[in-house]
Amino acid sequence: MSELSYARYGKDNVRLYKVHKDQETGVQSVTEMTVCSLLEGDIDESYTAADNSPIVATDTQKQTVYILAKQNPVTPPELFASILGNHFISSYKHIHAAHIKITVHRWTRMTVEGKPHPHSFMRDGAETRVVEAVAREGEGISIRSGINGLLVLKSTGSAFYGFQRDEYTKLPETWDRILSTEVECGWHWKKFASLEDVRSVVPKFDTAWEAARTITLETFAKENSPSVQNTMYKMCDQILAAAPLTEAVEYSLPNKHYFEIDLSWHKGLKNTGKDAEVFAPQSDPNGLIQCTVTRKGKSAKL
Ligand SMILES: O=c1[nH]c(=O)c2[nH]c(=O)[nH]c2[nH]1
Repeated sequence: MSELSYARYGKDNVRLYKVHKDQETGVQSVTEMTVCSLLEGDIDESYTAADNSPIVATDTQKQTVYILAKQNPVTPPELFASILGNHFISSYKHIHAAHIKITVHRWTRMTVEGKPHPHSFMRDGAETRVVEAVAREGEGISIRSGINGLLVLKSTGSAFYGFQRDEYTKLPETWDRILSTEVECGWHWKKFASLEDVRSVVPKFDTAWEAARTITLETFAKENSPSVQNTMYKMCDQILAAAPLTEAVEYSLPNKHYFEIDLSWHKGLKNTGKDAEVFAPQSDPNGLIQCTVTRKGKSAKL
């Protein structure tokens, strides 16, 4: 009657904190992350025939995350995700692919009395660094890195005009608007042949993340944006140039609207056009603009 066409399973929301204590200086560094581990393989009987023998318990996957975090560096997250994925496919003959997702939360070192504090940190925003690695037997390791939840706003320096107008169009053209979005950005690395291949480029992961973040923020701030579409394309183009081992860059940007409020009904108060100062931030609906940009001549099969 029916057959299992796809299955994977594992542990989600494994929360992990690791501290590094520099014995000489007394300076401590911390990393906090949330890990999701999902395994694929010859596991069909566990679903179809109540045979639990192929199951690497989700609890075992969680314990493995803790043990490998103790035995290995957890940064950059691209390396730790690859170490985990490689462990699962090489430790269990019947597990053929491991999907590891890591979300790194911000703990930014505090500055106290003008100096970096040796062991105190603050959460300076909901932005996260994300990594999704897939280790597949015989096929190497694919990695997508990214930034999520980076909330930005500019109060001018953004326009939107020249778009299609027809009998459904109400939106006026504007040469000066507020632009705000919550950045979701990702970059796909060339396929890595092995864990050793990943290890050989380790410094490039932080460099690419820093470049993507700087390019996103500086392009957003400096550019006189003609549209979200064009601004995000320019960001992708620069990230591809800054990170030569990446093959594709993608953005997903909600357009978080701020509406003018006409207050002229109250004693003729001027609050529209060049007089607009008080706005109504909208939570929904929002525009949602997405794109993937690859190097010229390379197909976008991802
Ligand atoms: O940058 C924009 N792109 C759009 O596609 C769009 N549509 C819209 O109503 N406002 C905007 N802004």
